[in-house]
Amino acid sequence: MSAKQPVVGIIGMGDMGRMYAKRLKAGGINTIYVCDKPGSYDSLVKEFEGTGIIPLENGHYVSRLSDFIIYSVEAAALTSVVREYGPSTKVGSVVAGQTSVKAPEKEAFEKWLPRDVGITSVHSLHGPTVTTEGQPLIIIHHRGPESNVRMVEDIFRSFKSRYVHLSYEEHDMVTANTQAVTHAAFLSMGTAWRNSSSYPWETARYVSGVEVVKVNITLRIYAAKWHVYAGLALLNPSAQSQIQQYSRSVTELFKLMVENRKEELENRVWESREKVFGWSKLQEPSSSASSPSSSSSASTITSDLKENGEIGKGRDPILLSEDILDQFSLGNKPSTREKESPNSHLSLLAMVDCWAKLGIRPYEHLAVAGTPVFMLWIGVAEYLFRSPTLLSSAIQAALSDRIHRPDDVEFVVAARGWSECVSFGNFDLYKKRFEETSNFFSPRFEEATKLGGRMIKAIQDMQAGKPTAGQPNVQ
Ligand SMILES: NC(=O)C1=CN([C@@H]2O[C@H](COP(=O)(O)OP(=O)(O)OC[C@H]3O[C@@H](n4cnc5c(N)ncnc54)[C@H](OP(=O)(O)O)[C@@H]3O)[C@@H](O)[C@H]2O)C=CC1
Ligand SMILES: O=C(O)C(=O)Cc1ccc(O)cc1
Repeated sequence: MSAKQPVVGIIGMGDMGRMYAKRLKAGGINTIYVCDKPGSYDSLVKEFEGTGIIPLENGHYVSRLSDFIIYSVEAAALTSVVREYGPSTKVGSVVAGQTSVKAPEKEAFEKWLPRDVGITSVHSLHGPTVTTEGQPLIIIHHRGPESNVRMVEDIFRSFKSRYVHLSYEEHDMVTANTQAVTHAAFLSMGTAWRNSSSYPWETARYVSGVEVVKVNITLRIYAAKWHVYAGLALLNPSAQSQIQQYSRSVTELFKLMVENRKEELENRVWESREKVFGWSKLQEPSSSASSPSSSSSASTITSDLKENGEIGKGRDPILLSEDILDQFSLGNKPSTREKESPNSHLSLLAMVDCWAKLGIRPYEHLAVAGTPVFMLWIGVAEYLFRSPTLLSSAIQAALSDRIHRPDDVEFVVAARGWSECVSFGNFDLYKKRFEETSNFFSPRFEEATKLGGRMIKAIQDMQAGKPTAGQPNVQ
């Protein structure tokens, strides 16, 4: 960066704040002021001694000294934190928030920041242990001169992230589409396993192929902080209805299964396949086929972004390979005979049904603002839906298999429970639900996080055409 570079301030030194401070420093930003709650000042001073990152006692000091200030606090705390420190913001500076959900951030910034301060917000669409390189970094220019956008882009240049320019409203629509229902599916899988007191890696049903993704991502989510998921589910205006649709899809498909309404179940699954992926019934796309088509009604955000030239560019299919996935299993690979037990894949049938009902075009949203978790989830859905043989056998298993039926019952109960929890809008309830399951899985978190990181890296490398070294994706 040039000699007259901006001073960066970070309020909130949790996982993301720390990651930003270290990466920005390593990327050549000379002056970075940081703070957490005042009680953490002494430990921050010790931790950052000799790094060149400068801890201050509170957000007033950070705000008055910095040209670009990033609030990196819990979504539910953001309003009160901005109310407290916002009035101290340096004249002419630019403010951003790392918050995963932007509706409350927009309101808080408009209300509590002085008028002479610009708002150009950001959101890295990945967790703190994933490399920033190649990942989407959303930039939301809301208030102030256009030159502020260039400043923000320059500050983050060393991240080598892919800049995506959206409005506050577009951000919340895209992230609801990519994150809210995806998290609901994984949270429900975890709750279902916990309620049936079974560790998935201990049963042959969940240790190979696409099941490995289900297990690793579920554990990755439960190993992370509950408030990140609570914030985007409870505070994103579009999230609640989407999560409800997912639970409706799960329940309705399950009723068709247990009532043995074969034709209705088949029609519904094949129609959702065509609507979401654009493949007509029994058509098996060739492996080189590029992005599945956007055949029918697109969601509002899709068409808005298309006008902005952001999407519609298409995206290659993910083409997960069983061989790669098997390397990242938490359990022992079963014998072929055990592996052959068919699965209804209710969580996936319902996901594609839900996308179809909501008019969500997963590949298009992935191309704009996909997270690693979303990419893998689409990859798993694509794997099942791509092959008419596999999909037919999942439908058949849904109607007649009894081995997975208890898991499916638990899954229905869990999906409805999460949907109800989100509809109450209560953070304490969400936390309690989340922690019950997270405590159940916690003995495997360390291993699962490393393994999941390697799995994400291997699949991203595979997508980028790089050899899969399987090295950890953690810093
Ligand atoms: N983790 C992730 O994967 C991602 C998170 N985000 C978003 O980034 C934000 C931060 O998340 P993350 O870093 O994971 O969460 P953390 O809980 O790790 O960090 C938040 C930090 O903010 C601190 N804080 C709270 N109030 C204040 C205050 N008044 N002054 C200074 N610091 C304060 C918290 O302290 P205390 O712990 O004492 O409350 C905590 O250390 C969230 O809005 C999240 O949604 C965005 C992308 C990815
Ligand atoms: O990829 C996901 O969905 C994650 O779970 C990681 C994550 C969490 C919160 C964000 O705001 C962005 C990314």
